[in-house]
Amino acid sequence: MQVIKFGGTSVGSPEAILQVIEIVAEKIKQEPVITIVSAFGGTTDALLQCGALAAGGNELYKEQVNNITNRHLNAVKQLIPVQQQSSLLSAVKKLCNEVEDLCNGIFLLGETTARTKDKLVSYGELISSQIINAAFQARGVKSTWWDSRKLIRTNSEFGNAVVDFPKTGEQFSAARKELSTSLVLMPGFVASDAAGTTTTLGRGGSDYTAAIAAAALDASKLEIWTDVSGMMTADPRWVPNAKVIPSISYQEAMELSHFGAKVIYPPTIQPVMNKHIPVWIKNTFAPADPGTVIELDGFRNGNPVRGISSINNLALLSLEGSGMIGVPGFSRRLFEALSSQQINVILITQGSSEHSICVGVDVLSAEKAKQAVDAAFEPEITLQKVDPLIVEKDLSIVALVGEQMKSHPGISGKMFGALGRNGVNVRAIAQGSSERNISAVISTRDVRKAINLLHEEFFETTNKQVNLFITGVGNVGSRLLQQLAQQQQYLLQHNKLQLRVVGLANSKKYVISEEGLDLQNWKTELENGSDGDIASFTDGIIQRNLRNTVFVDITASEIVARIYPKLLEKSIAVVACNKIACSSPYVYYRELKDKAHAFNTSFLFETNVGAGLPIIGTLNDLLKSGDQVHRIEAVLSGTLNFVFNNYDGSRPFAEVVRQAQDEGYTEPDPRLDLSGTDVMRKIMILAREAGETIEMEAISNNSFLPESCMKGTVDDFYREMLNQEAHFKAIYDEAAANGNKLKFVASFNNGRAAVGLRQIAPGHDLYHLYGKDNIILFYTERYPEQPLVIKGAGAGADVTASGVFADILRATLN
Ligand SMILES: NC(=O)C1=CN([C@@H]2O[C@H](COP(=O)(O)OP(=O)(O)OC[C@H]3O[C@@H](n4cnc5c(N)ncnc54)[C@H](O)[C@@H]3O)[C@@H](O)[C@H]2O)C=CC1
Ligand SMILES: N[C@@H](CC=O)C(=O)O
Repeated sequence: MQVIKFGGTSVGSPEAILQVIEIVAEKIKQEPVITIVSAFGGTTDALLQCGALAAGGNELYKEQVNNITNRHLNAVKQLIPVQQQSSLLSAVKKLCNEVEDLCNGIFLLGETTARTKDKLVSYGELISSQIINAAFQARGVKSTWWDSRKLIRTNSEFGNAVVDFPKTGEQFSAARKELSTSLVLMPGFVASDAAGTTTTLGRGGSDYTAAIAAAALDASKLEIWTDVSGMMTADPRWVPNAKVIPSISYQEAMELSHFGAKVIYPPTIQPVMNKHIPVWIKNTFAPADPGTVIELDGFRNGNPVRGISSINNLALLSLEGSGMIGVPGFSRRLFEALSSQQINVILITQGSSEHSICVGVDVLSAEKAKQAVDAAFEPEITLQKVDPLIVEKDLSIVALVGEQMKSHPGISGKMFGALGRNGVNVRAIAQGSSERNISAVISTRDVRKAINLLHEEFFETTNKQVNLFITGVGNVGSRLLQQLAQQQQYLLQHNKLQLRVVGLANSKKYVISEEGLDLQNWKTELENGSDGDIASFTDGIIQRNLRNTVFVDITASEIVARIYPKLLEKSIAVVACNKIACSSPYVYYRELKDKAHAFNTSFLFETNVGAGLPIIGTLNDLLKSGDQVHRIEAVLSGTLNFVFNNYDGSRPFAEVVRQAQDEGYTEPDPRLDLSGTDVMRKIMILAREAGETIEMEAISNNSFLPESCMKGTVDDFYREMLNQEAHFKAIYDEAAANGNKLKFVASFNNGRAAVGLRQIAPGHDLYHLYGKDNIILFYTERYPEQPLVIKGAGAGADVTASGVFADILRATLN
């Protein structure tokens, strides 16, 4: 014999009921079936509303009763052939009249009791089960209707009655002896006390009815048919990647269902667990889906975490005080105060210092709890031995559940690491010695982010979602978007990385789409975006509070560079090819690095020096492995190298500079390159990375650019360079006459940095440096004579974009 239960949505319409009939008809070919049904979806609430309206003296209850009656009569008309309808129609009408009589009584009294409410709501299941029973019979399936009130005995705690299992067992055995059909229909949720008065088993109680029946009849299995395809690794409304759990233990299912996985009513597990009866969760609307089996020892798939769950609307109550240390009885008094007000404690934590006890309760009970606890500890509060109860709201619990977690060290480390890296502050932690559940109390605004993060962390088959906010879509920025678009699919397939551009901004507009922007169409999306500056964009980023967020600065803007601390403080990684932040006064550079460290996130700027060349990373690797930098010699300007490689006096110097700008090597303002400022910034950043507290003013610059070129606008700059052609030609001719090449060289030696134009003779390490290439020579403790050399294209949109891309990937691996 097997027991099958169908919930409210599974019997929510005549079409759904036909599906139920089809499923059960197949089952009874194998073995007898006890079918338990809920009320038609929404009926229990509608009945309660009738009672509430009537008790409040509102005659609208009559209309509501009418609606309920019509819904059920219509179901009869659709499910039963006309010639067989009349007796069922009158039976249903009679039950609906009883509902109306009951409501009339409530209306006259102007009040309702728990007992009356139980009677009222019981009609939902009583009527639905009789209609479905008749629908089977109308299709030639012989069936018996069992009245659950005559089988399940409870005490008289109306609304949430406690089952008398021995008596219930006896009543089921007696009914079984008389059973002559292979199908039984039973209403879920309802029962009766010793006096025969109707009771109910609590909301969701139809699951419980089914479990009680399965246990009483020693069923081979229990199936709970609902509108989802099983218990899932996380709530699919929050986590689109959530997966059905094929097999789970009773204990794990209880933990998960307690924590909001509403697929099964928690008390359901106990009776079947005691008898080792497997429970299947199946989907009425997708019967072929395998579903979840809950059994003694859930199948082990190697993942110690079975699911992730959450509880919202939590308040944290903290009782603190020096008077509590070492004094027995404080916790007893705290819990007595809470229980005297029927306040359910959801979570408890106490540090070994015994200086505070912290409990989590439903937020609706928080004020009541405060009054009760403050009253209970009034003497100690007056003597300042204990503080008045601290109540914090807007909190939630996220929990990892898994039977196998106990034999796996490192799970909580992984859990809290993932939360910490994403700026999710953990307010309290609870883990029982069973290690089946690790709970963290966090702010409710972080719940969605936290559940998704944990899901990515523990269900490795899912992809890691990375959310990019990019500001600056010029030369380099637009190339980065192209590279991202090209690579998205590859990263998803090969690295399980779902890299999405969620926000884009230029200096006037921004667009944010949580679903990710269409990278083939980003220009239009940005044009149609909102008006706003970097401040609005940043607010939008922080407010979205998405997991694995990376902010990418591809501007040359000081205002943007000033925004980083605000983002880092939210554990949002910052990737910058904008050099302004790192070449600002040292304190700001330091602040950013420290903030990134303190908030467990990344601040990466590899492209600040040498564009896509791995210069800063290599320097850091040298230092981390214990090497020391003695000297750096480098050509760090792609623009200047290009200009001096291409200028020979045959065409104006200004024209060659223009070409460098057109080819995308210069800064947005090319005067920064020509004046040597860009190179000063770069050598300073390297010196700082090497541990030097150095400022721009300390760097000497042997500039070749006449001061007159730096006056006025960029157009004036180009004009003045034409005027100064003879100056540039003279510099070139002198070097050529010596057989040398011109290179703008940066050096760092003994704590001093300098930049300037030098003639480089053939045979020198810097001589063979073509196009827009950069070269860098690190002389270190381990590379004292033959330097470590990095050489290659040091400017250009493509190489810079790819350096930014690499930093983004590094930030996601943090
Ligand atoms: N071109 C290269 O080879 C390299 C460039 N870089 C750096 O890359 C950055 C960008 O360079 P390009 O793309 O060539 O410049 P660009 O001028 O082509 O693009 C910069 C973009 O930033 C936008 N922008 C300016 N202020 C803004 C603000 N407040 N908010 C939002 N957007 C703003 C501008 O509208 C423009 O679209 C610069 O900081 C540069 O130093 C770094 C390494 C190499
Ligand atoms: N303008 C810069 C670009 C890279 O930082 C250069 O020319 O090197």
